[in-house]
Amino acid sequence: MSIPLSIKWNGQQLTILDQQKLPHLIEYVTLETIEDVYEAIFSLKVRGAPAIGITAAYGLALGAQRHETVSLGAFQQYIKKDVSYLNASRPTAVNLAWALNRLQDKVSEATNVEQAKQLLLAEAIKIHEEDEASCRRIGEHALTLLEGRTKVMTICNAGSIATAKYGTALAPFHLGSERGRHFDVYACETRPVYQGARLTVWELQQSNVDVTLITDSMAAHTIKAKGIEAIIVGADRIAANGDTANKIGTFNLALLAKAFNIPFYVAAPVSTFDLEIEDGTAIPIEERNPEEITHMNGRPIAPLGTKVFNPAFDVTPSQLITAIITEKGIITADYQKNISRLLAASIRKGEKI
Ligand SMILES: CSC[C@H]1O[C@H](OP(=O)(O)O)[C@H](O)[C@@H]1O
Repeated sequence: MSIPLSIKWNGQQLTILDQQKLPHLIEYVTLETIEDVYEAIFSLKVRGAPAIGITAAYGLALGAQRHETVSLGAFQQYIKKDVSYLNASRPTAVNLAWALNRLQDKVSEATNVEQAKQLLLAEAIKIHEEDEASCRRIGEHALTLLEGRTKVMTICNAGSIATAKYGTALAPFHLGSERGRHFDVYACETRPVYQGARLTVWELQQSNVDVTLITDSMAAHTIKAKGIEAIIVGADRIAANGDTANKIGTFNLALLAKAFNIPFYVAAPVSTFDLEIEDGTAIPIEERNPEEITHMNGRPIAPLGTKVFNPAFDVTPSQLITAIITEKGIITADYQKNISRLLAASIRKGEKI
């Protein structure tokens, strides 16, 4: 049994697991430049909100190494430009902007360029390490909520390879397997990029977790026929009122959970909260290449020139969410009040959020 990792920093080099090649090829690629990092995020070689943030942080630190100026002011301008560049790689996961802003803030603590470069890398490593600890805590909290429930459905891949380790929605299954706790996980294939079929099935099999693959359209029938007891998903951005953006198809599952009266859990680190926005209507929804839908393995499956709508995410209203599981605890409605209360308590303790 081994919990797969998608991001490795060996002190000099950043390597990522090329998630576009999974499950048939396990290939790590080295990202040497900020451009390499941008392309890896844009093309989903690395994907998953926390993993995108961690990789972008290393990308900013790598890019900074190449800025040859002794002027701190000029360096800060270079970093500002690099932050905008990396932020443009994908719009929905707030973890990307959160990580880049955290590094940019560190630069203002430096008194010279060399120190600034060291601070950037040190902060990227900290974000990487913190995320692994956060995901483990999310898994612990999720295990308490799933007590007595075995059959659980999920969508996309909110797993170890979407984070530093363990994952968010999949964290309880990895931890459960380590402890001999049996789960029967039903993974939606997650068209059009198939993160469920290609990534979640593969990842859970590495941990000897019992996983069954279904098509997205089978969700309602499976909940009924198999007696699904809970649904747990990841998140890309959570608004101040708890409205949650996640992979397209998540909203469908939340509606089904309501209809079948089973709990619908969102699992995410607090770096996924975006208190700048009141509700889900302000969350930018990435629209991707139409050929993700019209083609399969490069061959057209729809008439050429077919009109396509390809949103990569949807927004689940907080009213449909039973609880949001974070590393700092479990949040239930009233989300507006309880999210700000939880974050305020963390800030009082001097924790980075
Ligand atoms: C813990 S991963 C969060 C989130 O990111 C995934 O999207 P993508 O595969 O497009 O990066 C999916 O929405 C996961 O739930």
